Amino acid sequence: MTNQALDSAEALLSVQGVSKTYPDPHSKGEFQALSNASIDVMPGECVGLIGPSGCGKSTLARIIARLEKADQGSVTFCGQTVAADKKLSLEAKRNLRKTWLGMQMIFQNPEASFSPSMSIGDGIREGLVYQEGYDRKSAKKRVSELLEAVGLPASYASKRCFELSGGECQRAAIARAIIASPRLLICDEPTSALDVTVQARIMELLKELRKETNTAFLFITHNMPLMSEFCTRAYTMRAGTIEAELISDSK
Ligand SMILES: Nc1ncnc2c1ncn2[C@@H]1O[C@H](COP(=O)(O)OP(=O)(O)OP(=O)(O)O)[C@@H](O)[C@H]1O
Repeated sequence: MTNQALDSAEALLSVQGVSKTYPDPHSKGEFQALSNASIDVMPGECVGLIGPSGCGKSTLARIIARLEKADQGSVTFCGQTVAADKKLSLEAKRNLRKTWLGMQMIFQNPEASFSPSMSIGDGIREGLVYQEGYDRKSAKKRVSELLEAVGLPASYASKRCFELSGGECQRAAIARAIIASPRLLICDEPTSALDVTVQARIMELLKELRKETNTAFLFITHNMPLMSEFCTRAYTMRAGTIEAELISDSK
C-alpha cells in the first residue's frame, strides 16, 4: 500500500498531534511521555507500533482507548473526535462511549480484563448484557459460543482468571474483547507474558480473527519478527515521538 492510497481513503482511527506529560519524581518537573504523535489506521488494516521499552507505546494506546487524557492533540475514531482542548457535553460523552465500544483493548496481562472476584463467564456476560443489550438467558448461550470461538471449553465459564493458565486467560480476554464485533482491536504486547509455544497459538487465534472479520488491529510490540508477520504497516517510536512509518507491500 502506498502513502497516497492511505491519504485518499478515510481512516478508521486518526490520531493527530497527541502530547502527554507526567510529573517527573526525579526532577520534580515534568516528563514528556508523548510528543506530537500522529498515526492512522484504515478499516480492516493491521498496523504495528514498535519501539523500545518506555518510548510511550502504551501511553499512546491508553489515550486512543480513552483510558487516559492527552494534554494536546486529538483522536478520531469512526468519525467522532476527542480533542484535548475541547470540553464535551454529557450527551457528547454518552455518544463517544457508545462509539468507543467499537474499539477494544487486549493487554499484556490478561487478568487485567477480568475482576478476580468474578468468573470469566460472568465477566463476558456482563459485557453482553450492558454493552449489547442481551438478556441473561441468551447471554449465557453467547458466552459458550464466544469461549468456543477462542478455543476454550464452554465449561471454563465458571472458572476465575487466576485458575487458568496465562494463554487460556488471554484467550478468555480475547473472547471478552470481541463481544461487540469491534472495528479496532488494540493489542498491547498480547503475547509477551506467555511462553513461546503459547505465544504462537495466540497469534494464530488473532490471525483467524483477522481473516474471519474485518477488524482492524493496532498491534503494539517490541518484537520485530512478530510485528512483520502480522502487520502490513507499522510506526516506529522513540522517546515519545513517532519516528518513521514502515510499509510492507508483501501482504
Ligand atoms: N501514569 C504514569 N505516571 C507517570 N509516568 C508514566 C505513567 N505512565 C507511563 N509513564 C512513563 O511514561 C513513559 C512511557 O511509558 P509507556 O508505558 O507508554 O512506555 P512503553 O513504550 O509502552 O513501554 P513498555 O514497552 O515497557 O511497555 C515511561 O517512562 C513511563 O515510566
